[in-house]
Amino acid sequence: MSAFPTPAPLDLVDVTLEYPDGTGTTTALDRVNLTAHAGQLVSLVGPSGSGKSSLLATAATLVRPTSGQVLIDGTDTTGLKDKELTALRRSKIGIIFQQPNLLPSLTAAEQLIITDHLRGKPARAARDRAAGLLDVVGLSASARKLPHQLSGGQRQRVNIARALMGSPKVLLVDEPTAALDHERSEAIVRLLRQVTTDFSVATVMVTHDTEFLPLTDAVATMRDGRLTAPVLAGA
Ligand SMILES: Nc1ncnc2c1ncn2[C@@H]1O[C@H](COP(=O)(O)OP(=O)(O)OP(=O)(O)O)[C@@H](O)[C@H]1O
Repeated sequence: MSAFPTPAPLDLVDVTLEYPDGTGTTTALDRVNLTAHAGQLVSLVGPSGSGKSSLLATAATLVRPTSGQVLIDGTDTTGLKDKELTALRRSKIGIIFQQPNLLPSLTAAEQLIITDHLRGKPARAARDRAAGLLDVVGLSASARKLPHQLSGGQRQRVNIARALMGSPKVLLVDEPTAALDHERSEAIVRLLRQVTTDFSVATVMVTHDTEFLPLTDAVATMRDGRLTAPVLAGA
């Protein structure tokens, strides 16, 4: 019996993704199976072009697979309309890209508050939640700073806090440390480790930083669109 509660926040079942490619197709994902449980941080590694970004985009429901199923918190997304997918994504999935993509004219706190505004949540609750999350990522003192007044690591922390605003079940993270030095990279992976546990999210993180893999629970490797079963980190 599994020690994890069901349903898993993220479950990819036999997912295949083909892109049209001139006369034929490129198979970016080839019958991929991946389950990520609440509180679990799974890292995804593999050479360039092996399908890591395709996997994240499919898990994020931004791209529909050619075949197979993407289940988010037990909901099979296969038959959902675009509007339903958008609603599901807003309520269940947090996405963290390599570059924080913060809005230049908004303070750190406002970057978070605006996402709740888009969800139609009350402003007061949004302000409180934003303050709490900025505290979690160690940025309380920088709540009023604009993106250009923050360091790269601090901007990535705002990005992480923003992704948590909607209380997601799933966090999808694409190379969060690509633009950071060693020390800041380690701090960001440790923070992702902490929020994955504390907020009980299922996190999948694409990374090239093999030295930080032991901080994660499991490592899955992509090769030519195929995914190996996740193995315990450090095993
Ligand atoms: N929009 C697209 N149209 C056509 N082919 C694509 C598209 N996106 C990705 N591919 C192809 O799908 C395969 C997987 O690409 P993907 O970007 O997922 O790999 P990756 O492992 O994320 O690479 P990297 O580490 O370089 O970011 C590659 O062969 C790529 O050329």
